[in-house]
Amino acid sequence: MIRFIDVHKSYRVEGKDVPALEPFSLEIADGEVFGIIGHSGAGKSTLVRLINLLERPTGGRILVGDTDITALSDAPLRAARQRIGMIFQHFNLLASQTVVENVAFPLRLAGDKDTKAIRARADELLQHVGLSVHANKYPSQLSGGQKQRVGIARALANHPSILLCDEATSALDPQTTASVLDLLAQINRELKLTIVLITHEMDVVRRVCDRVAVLDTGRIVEHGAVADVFLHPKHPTTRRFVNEALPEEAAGERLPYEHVPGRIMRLSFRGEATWSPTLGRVTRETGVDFNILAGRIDRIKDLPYGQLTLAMQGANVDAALRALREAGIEVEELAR
Ligand SMILES: Nc1ncnc2c1ncn2[C@@H]1O[C@H](COP(=O)(O)OP(=O)(O)OP(=O)(O)O)[C@@H](O)[C@H]1O
Repeated sequence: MIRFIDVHKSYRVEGKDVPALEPFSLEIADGEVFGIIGHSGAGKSTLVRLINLLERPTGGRILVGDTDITALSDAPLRAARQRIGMIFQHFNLLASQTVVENVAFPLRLAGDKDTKAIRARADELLQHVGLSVHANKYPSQLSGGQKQRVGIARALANHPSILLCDEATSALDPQTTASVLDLLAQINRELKLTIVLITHEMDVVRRVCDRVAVLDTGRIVEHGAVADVFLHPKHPTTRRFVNEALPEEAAGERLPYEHVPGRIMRLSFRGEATWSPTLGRVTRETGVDFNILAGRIDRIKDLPYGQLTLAMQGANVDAALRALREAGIEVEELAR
């Protein structure tokens, strides 16, 4: 568990304290993938850098497991940091060292002198991220996705329990982003480590995160399970992020409904409900007519979900809505 307790952070700029993070408390559970989403300057990097004390909080306490890392002296802090890996947007690899030397670097830094054991561990890590054949290349000879895989292998070298990802896919094309996110999800599953991931894209959150916090100018404006935040965003900033992740035609709210007859409803299906023909059954039984205005079926991490925007007409719309809710479908009225 990572716990932020009444933490806040200001930077000293030209003799003045400028707040970067307003006081907040937050818990990140062991083994979860936790997303932090926000626009540029919202405070995302500051927040994750507090976890390994690359930045010190101005106030409050940060517990990693049972240890208050803000109270540690240098030597135990160095040891605690070895259990926290980090990957970066621009990979931060050593250009003059080969791939395998880059991966071995943190092992040497940790004081390991057994060169054979170091090489064996680095080879094992490279195999894990699918880069064994590139072991003796230099970073400049790799693609962006391959460089990030080296970054991931290096971050895992000392068997961390936490992996911090600072915009790890922002410099990558969509296909490479998907493969790096798949690798992170696999690592999370297999090694059971906690991943804290910063991004400015809701789609990244949707694909890999279990929970998410939305940051807006230094404040956490919303946080919760990704399915809840994604399907029912409350804060305007969250809504904007969600809408950016949806294709134009599926972001129902943006369509003009003034001239569409009927009540405009948005139905959200999760899990098994996504595959059952409940809407057909309920409308048949209640005699309600509907017209589909927008819709999508997709996944939030491993959870299938569907969203439909409908215009519903007939005498029994309220009864139909009740029956839909009873069948586990979430129903929101967008316009009447
Ligand atoms: N070392 C620093 N000194 C002074 N101000 C800083 C420092 N680092 C960050 N800031 C300021 O703190 C605020 C939050 O910055 P931070 O880098 O955490 O945001 P971010 O959400 O990660 O942004 P980006 O997505 O652009 O990286 C910004 O206003 C930034 O200018």
